Amino acid sequence: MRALVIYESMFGNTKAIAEAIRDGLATRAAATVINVNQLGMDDGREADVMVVGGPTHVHGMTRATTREEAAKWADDASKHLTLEPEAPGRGIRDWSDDPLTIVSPLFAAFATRADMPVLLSGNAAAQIDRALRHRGSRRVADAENFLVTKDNRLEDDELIRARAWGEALGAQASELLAHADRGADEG
Ligand SMILES: Cc1cc2nc3c(=O)[nH]c(=O)nc-3n(C[C@H](O)[C@H](O)[C@H](O)COP(=O)(O)O)c2cc1C
Repeated sequence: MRALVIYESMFGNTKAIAEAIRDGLATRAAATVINVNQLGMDDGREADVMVVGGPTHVHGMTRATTREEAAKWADDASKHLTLEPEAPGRGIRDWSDDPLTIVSPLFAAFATRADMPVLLSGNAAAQIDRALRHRGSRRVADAENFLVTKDNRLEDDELIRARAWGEALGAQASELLAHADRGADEG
């Protein structure tokens, strides 16, 4: 099984989560992680499962305007934030809207968001989930959120949770693929 984790990240938190998910998946699959801005046209072609995530901005997936706002936050020395070198460019919304985007047969979605009730924070993970289902991919597991503090740092133990989530995803995806293979053999 081949798994590809695709992420966007302004300040590095979603990147760290994506890498921890990759580590968990790697216990079950050949797993790689890549920023959405580094993804080549053919990179997704071989993947059995894509795990796709980004930060929550203004209650949903990022847009060019919110990414510009994030860059301004990083320019403000008092916030102690560093803009990811790979941040400039497109986001997951642009990637999933692109008709040329290749999606794998299976997927799972995740996001990072502020540690507050979801009614207040919004839910980019649910939007990513919906976008991939609309592209015809099958969901392996419910969309998951990983939390940051009001200062945009990951809450304690979120990396551990992300790794465990990746491992569980790997197990679930393997089972679905084995089931599909058995079905094909029997048919
Ligand atoms: C312009 C902007 C808007 C944001 N809006 C929200 C929001 O509506 N809800 C929320 O939970 N977090 C919001 N956040 C916080 C981000 O979710 C947080 O910065 C992100 O998860 C950090 O991930 P990153 O380091 O990968 O960019 C916003 C951040 C920025 C920069």
